[in-house]
Amino acid sequence: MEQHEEQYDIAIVGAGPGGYSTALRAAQLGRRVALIERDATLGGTCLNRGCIPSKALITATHAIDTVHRVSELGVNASVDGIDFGRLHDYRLHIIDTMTKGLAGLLAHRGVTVYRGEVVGLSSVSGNGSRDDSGDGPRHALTVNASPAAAGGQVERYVNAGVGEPVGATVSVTARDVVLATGSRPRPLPGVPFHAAVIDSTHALEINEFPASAVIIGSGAVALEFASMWSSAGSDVTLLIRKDRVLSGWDRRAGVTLTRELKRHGVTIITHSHVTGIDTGANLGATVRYTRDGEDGEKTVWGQIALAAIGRDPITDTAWMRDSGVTLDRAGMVVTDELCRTNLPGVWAVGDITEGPALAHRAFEQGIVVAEAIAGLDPTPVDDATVPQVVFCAPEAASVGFTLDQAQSRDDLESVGETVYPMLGNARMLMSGSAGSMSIVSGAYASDPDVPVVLGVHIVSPLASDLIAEAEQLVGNRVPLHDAARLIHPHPTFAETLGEALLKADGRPLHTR
Ligand SMILES: Cc1cc2nc3c(=O)[nH]c(=O)nc-3n(C[C@H](O)[C@H](O)[C@H](O)COP(=O)(O)OP(=O)(O)OC[C@H]3O[C@@H](n4cnc5c(N)ncnc54)[C@H](O)[C@@H]3O)c2cc1C
Ligand SMILES: NC(=O)c1ccc[n+]([C@@H]2O[C@H](COP(=O)([O-])OP(=O)(O)OC[C@H]3O[C@@H](n4cnc5c(N)ncnc54)[C@H](O)[C@@H]3O)[C@@H](O)[C@H]2O)c1
Repeated sequence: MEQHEEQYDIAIVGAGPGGYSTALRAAQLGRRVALIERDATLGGTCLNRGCIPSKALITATHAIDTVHRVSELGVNASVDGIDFGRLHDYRLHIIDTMTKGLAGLLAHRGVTVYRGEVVGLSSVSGNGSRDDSGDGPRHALTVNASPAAAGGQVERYVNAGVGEPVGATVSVTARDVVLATGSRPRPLPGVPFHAAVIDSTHALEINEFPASAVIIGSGAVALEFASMWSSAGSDVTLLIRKDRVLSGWDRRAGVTLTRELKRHGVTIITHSHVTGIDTGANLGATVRYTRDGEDGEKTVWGQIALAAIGRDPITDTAWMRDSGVTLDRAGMVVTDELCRTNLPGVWAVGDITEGPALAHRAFEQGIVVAEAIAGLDPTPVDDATVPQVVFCAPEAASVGFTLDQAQSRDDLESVGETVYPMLGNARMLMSGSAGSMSIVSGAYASDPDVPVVLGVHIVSPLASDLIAEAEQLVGNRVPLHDAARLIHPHPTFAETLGEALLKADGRPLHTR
């Protein structure tokens, strides 16, 4: 029998970055919030099988890179091996600390967490009809015990870590519902994940780094694993469809990173198209592919093959379909700029919405939704100014328009690109890494006399941190002249942006 739970102002499906940020902000604004998650721990893909575990492993392999080059600096050290047991414990410790910290914060804010799986969403009103009037609940979520839950009960957590069984099925009602069900790895067409053909979740959990790997794709997942495994000594082959990695990014960044990954020991097969993968128990993966302009099928073998060709939204469920929420052809929930769906009082955030599938974008969408529900007037997320980072070695980071994008827009004038030679910077020189930086500038037609920074594209160590300053400039449309006036501490990697801004403003200092 279905148990009726308390009524909430807001009920959220999924406790990844989109769902939990909505919950945190809504609770801060005084709303009664229920956050429903089927996994045993909170944090979604990001904390459990995405951003955080991948960066924990990358932290280890960055250390290997550092040891490998210290002899150049007169320091004698060597990598004697990797203790995978300890590395495994380190990754789990980081995940555990972050997920428990999140549970504690949610409890502190007064968010009620349900561990269970949402299997139904229906619209209700006081008299049971579909109605958008009044202050009462407009929606009911049916929550079943998570398939893996001990005791077959939905658990309610008011205090972090202390769950109370509340029935095999419960109904949670709320005036507003936020869908934040996230995404899952996309398999190669006709090649399901099986045996040695793995996805990123599996790749993070394997006991030891593979001796050899074939990675298919040239986005963030492919490049982070290629860089990580190659630093640890794996023989990595990257199969990419275009002439360079990150082909949707600024051209110079993609070309520079392709060159640097090759220098790092990654074999990159460009213009290639996977036609199939042959696997067998313990036999690894033979990846078959063709190359543009070349005859016949070729093969490359790896102990594993990692398919990293994107992710699919988790919206292909009967309950989501039956709810009447509109999906596009790719299965993304269709929303307006404030993340409202076609159903009154139903919102969607994160990877199930069209746009960059990134944790920090989902955080901001969650804040916007919570504030909109609270009757504030939040500024919608501008996808064009969401920074993107790939944590390979060296890192790549980008915000705003590429040159091509800016040149194709009617609302921009005097668009130009400034390229800064990164090795003019002392810290870059000391890092032993090459890199690139380009700034795209131009003026909005509405203010043609004031050039602003429209985009910044970086490949360098610490690019993930440098991009935050660039985002402030691009997102706030800071006039180029004002941006170039501000000083940067010396000697830092951040000076590369300062120098590039001076050059873009027509007065280069340490460069021609
Ligand atoms: C390997 C990897 C590395 C990444 N690294 C980065 C990075 O460095 N930086 C970055 O910004 N992004 C990174 N990402 C992307 C980032 O993880 C996602 O963009 C982010 O997690 C999306 O948040 P979300 O809330 O939309 O969904 P998710 O984090 O996927 O969370 C959705 C949650 O909903 C739950 N759920 C689904 N259906 C139901 C249901 N019916 N009932 C109850 N619960 C349900 C799921 O269990 C899940 O916990 C990475 C992704 C991967 C795979
Ligand atoms: N550092 C980060 O922020 C980070 C790290 C990892 C993942 N993520 C996010 O997770 C999501 C998934 O990452 P991803 O790298 O799998 O996806 P992605 O969309 O970033 O890249 C997919 C890549 O696969 C290629 N591709 C697509 N279909 C293909 C096919 N049939 N054969 C060969 N190549 C094909 C595409 O050209 C693209 O280069 C992305 O949204 C990404 O932004 C972010």
